[in-house]
Amino acid sequence: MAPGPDLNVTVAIKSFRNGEPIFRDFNVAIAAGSVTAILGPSGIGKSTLLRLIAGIDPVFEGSILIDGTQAKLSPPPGFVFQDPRLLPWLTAFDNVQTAGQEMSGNEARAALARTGMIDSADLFPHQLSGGMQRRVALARAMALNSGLLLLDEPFVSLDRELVEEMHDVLSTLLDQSAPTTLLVTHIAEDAARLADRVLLLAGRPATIVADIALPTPRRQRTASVLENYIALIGASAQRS
Ligand SMILES: Nc1ncnc2c1ncn2[C@@H]1O[C@H](COP(=O)(O)OP(=O)(O)OP(=O)(O)O)[C@@H](O)[C@H]1O
Repeated sequence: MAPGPDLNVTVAIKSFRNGEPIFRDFNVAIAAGSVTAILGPSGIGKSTLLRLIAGIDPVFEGSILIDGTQAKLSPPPGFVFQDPRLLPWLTAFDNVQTAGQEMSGNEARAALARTGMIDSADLFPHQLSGGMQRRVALARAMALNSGLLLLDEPFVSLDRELVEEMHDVLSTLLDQSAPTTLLVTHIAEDAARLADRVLLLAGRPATIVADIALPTPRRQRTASVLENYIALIGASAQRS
């Protein structure tokens, strides 16, 4: 995956079916190559924000700029959804390769190798465990190589051991390739392990009520650093 672009998000207004706006005058700048966790209560608009950035939902007033270029003119971001969304009739390899129109077999294989899934390239989704399916979904997102990675609760419904395994896989990928990453999660520990910035959303319309820097490099986060980060995020969430 190419090193990430910077991202400028301006949502003048976003609402659904003339309802109360989910976002109004919402602005955020995301640094190139950074990992930003987005936390906030259920229904606040976290997934909506990712969908606006990805262009999956184009119905809003505002602009999404990727390295200064309108998102719709930029390569599509890698997107990992809450469920792996693999096509059941395709192998792991084909699920990755068909994600990009011009993706070569070598690129697809390299992406599978980086998430530890190369030995399962010829298996179909029903032959893969939940954790393996997530790894293929991550490989597919990384293989798109746009430098922008959007992760919407990518660890939901995985047991703790698998979540830790995914944290390790993702940490390595983030350190190797430095994609600009937005990670939507409701778990402070995911943010403490992976992110270097945490945005807490609250209210309707949603606003950023806390913008927290997590400066220690991922690989140097000891148990006590993680504990402090989790406490910091928790305290900010309680104040908001
Ligand atoms: N397609 C849609 N049509 C109508 N309302 C929607 C649609 N998608 C989302 N909403 C509403 O927009 C609000 C924000 O939803 P969103 O899924 O972005 O929240 P979230 O913060 O990601 O929640 P969760 O943590 O539960 O996934 C919610 O009130 C939701 O009901």
